[in-house]
Amino acid sequence: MRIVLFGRSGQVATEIARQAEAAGVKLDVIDRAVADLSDPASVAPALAERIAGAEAVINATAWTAVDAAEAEEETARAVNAVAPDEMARLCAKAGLPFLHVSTDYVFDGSGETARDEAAPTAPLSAYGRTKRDGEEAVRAAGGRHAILRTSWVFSAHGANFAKTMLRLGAERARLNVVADQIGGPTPAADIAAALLKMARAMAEGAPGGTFHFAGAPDTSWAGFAREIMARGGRGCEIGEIPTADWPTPAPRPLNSRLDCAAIHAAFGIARPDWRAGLDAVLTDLGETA
Ligand SMILES: NC(=O)C1=CN([C@@H]2O[C@H](COP(=O)(O)OP(=O)(O)OC[C@H]3O[C@@H](n4cnc5c(N)ncnc54)[C@H](OP(=O)(O)O)[C@@H]3O)[C@@H](O)[C@H]2O)C=CC1
Ligand SMILES: Cc1cn([C@H]2C[C@H](O)[C@@H](COP(=O)(O)OP(=O)(O)O[C@H]3O[C@@H](C)C(=O)[C@@H](O)[C@H]3O)O2)c(=O)[nH]c1=O
Repeated sequence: MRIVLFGRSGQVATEIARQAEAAGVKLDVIDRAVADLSDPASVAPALAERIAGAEAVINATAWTAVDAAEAEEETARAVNAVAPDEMARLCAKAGLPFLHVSTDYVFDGSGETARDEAAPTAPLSAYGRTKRDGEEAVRAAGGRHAILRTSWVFSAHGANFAKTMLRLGAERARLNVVADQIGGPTPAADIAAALLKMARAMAEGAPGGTFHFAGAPDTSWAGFAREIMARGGRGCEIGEIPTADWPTPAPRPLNSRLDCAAIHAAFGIARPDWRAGLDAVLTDLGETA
């Protein structure tokens, strides 16, 4: 099957490209050089050239700089909400399934239980607001769509918490990391596999919707950091601190637990163990896992 993919060098986009051939998928990639999504008007001409013969469109792009979005919310909104709105409308018009990725940061993080897809959104940050707006635009476009909400993505590519920890862990004997934000670290490779499976199923007629997908088991950033240090062979000790001791421009949700039952019921996709994903990333980076 042929899929149009927005995004080339991001974590999820890179993993989709790595897996496409083995999944029997021919990709037609629209990268920043073809369509700079800070100008959402660039979406229509790029998609028009590639939509004939495609069976699904996946959007793996986003403004993901959470703190920087506080000062640049309008540009973040263009990329995270207005451009996906354009994509979703064009897909609806063409009758193509549109798969879009979203985040735990659409929630306010209150409570201590896992949220399901029906839980109300209440983002705390500019990034979260723009991602929430993107979700709502995709639903409002009225076409067949899937919104995959995931969390704490890591891979061997681009910038992510795991790579930051490996770098700092090689330089420092001790690091303080927040221990009161809880969520599921998610390997980008597993998100890519989920999206490709969902795209195929939807191209064959499966219904879409909004789905949660996060790695298991839930942990804190400190717990994740400790596992990164151990598996990555870093002797760095992790001190546990509360969020209040790590001030950032954008507030983060404390409870990012996602209930992932619906995606399992609809597509047979189970939560991956992020510790196995971490070993694979270490191997990818040329480190011993
Ligand atoms: N990272 C995370 O922890 C999480 C991510 N998500 C969601 O998962 C999805 C994928 O994220 P991830 O792979 O980590 O993202 P990355 O930050 O690794 O990559 C972002 C991608 O978006 C592209 N992009 C950003 N701005 C523009 C622009 N103006 N025009 C064109 N392309 C642009 C980038 O292109 P370029 O390489 O040219 O900059 C890159 O391909 C996103 O929807 C994100 O919101 C959800 C939860 C957690
Ligand atoms: C580097 C570092 C971070 N932290 C804290 C800050 C923050 O609360 C937490 C995670 O830090 P980061 O800034 O790397 O993570 P952040 O950019 O907030 O990650 C988020 O990205 C977006 C795109 C998402 O959609 C989310 O799911 C989530 O993955 O760890 C420490 O406590 N100590 C440290 O040494």
